[in-house]
Amino acid sequence: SSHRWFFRPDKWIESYPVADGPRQSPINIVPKETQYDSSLKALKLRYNPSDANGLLNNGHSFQVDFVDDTDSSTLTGGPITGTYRLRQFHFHWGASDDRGSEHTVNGINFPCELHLVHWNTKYPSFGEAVDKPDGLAVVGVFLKIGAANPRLQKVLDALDVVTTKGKQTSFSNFDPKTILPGSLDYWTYEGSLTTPPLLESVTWIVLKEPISVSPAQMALFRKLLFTKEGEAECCMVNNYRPPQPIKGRQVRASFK
Ligand SMILES: CCc1cc2c(cc1OS(N)(=O)=O)CC[C@@H]1[C@@H]2CC[C@]2(C)[C@@H](O)CC[C@@H]12
Ligand SMILES: [Zn+2]
Repeated sequence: SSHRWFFRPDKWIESYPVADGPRQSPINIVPKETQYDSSLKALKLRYNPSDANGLLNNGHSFQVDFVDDTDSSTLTGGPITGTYRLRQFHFHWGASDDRGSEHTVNGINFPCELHLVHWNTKYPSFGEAVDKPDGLAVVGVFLKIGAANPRLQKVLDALDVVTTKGKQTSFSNFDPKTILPGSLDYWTYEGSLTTPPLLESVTWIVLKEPISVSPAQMALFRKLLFTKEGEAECCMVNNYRPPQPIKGRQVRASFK
C-alpha cells in the first residue's frame, strides 16, 4: 500500500552503503544469547521537565526536542562513561498492533518503540557527536498493547496540530522519566541510527520492561502523515527498520 514506498529500508543501501555495515541497528534480541555483565552500572536518568522545548513532525516520526546547552537533562551510568545530554525523544510504530517496534525480542514485534536520544558531552554539540563511534546513547522502550497509558496522553494530545511533515508546536514542562517503566533493567550493544544516514554512532540501551499503550492511543500515532500539507496524503505508519544482522556483536544484560 501507499506508505510502503515512503519508508523503504530495502532501498537505503543504494545511497547509504553503511546500511550493511558491521554495527547496524535495530537487532533481534535473544535473551538466552545475551551475557549478564556485573560491571554494568545502573542507568542514571536525570531530566529537567523545563528543558522540553517543542514537538515536531519531521516527516519520518515526530520528536519532542529538549534544550541541551547545559547538563540539566542527562544520562550517566549504565554502559556509558561520562555524561550524555538528552536531545530529543521520538517513536516508531506500525499500521497495526502486530508490528511497529524496531528491536524485537525472540522475534516478537511490539506495536511501538520509544527512543530517548542522548549525545556525549565529550563533543561540543549533538551535530559533532552524531558521527562518532561513542557519540550517541539511545534508550529504547517497548510499548505493548494494554491499558491506556495516562503518562503518554500529554504527548499524544499534541499530535493533532502536527499532522503534516514540518509542522511543529510548543511543548514544555514534560519529564520523560514519567513514561519509563518501573524497572530500568536493560540490554546494551553497539549499533547505529535506524534511519539514513544510518551512522554507526549509537550505544543502544534497550529496556527489558515495556510500558503500556491502548489501541485507541495507537490510533492517534497513526493519524500522523509522512506528507506535507497540500500533498497527497500518506499516513505515517510502519516507520520502523527491521532487525539487521548481529555480525558477531555481543549483547550484554544489566540483569540476571
Ligand atoms: C539518534 C536519533 C536520530 C537522529 C537522526 C536520525 C534518526 C534518529 O533516530 S534513531 N531511530 O534513533 O536512529 C535520522 C536523521 C539524522 C538524525 C541525526 C542528525 C542528522 C545526521 C543530521 O545531521 C542530518 C540527518 C540527521
Ligand atoms: Zn528511533
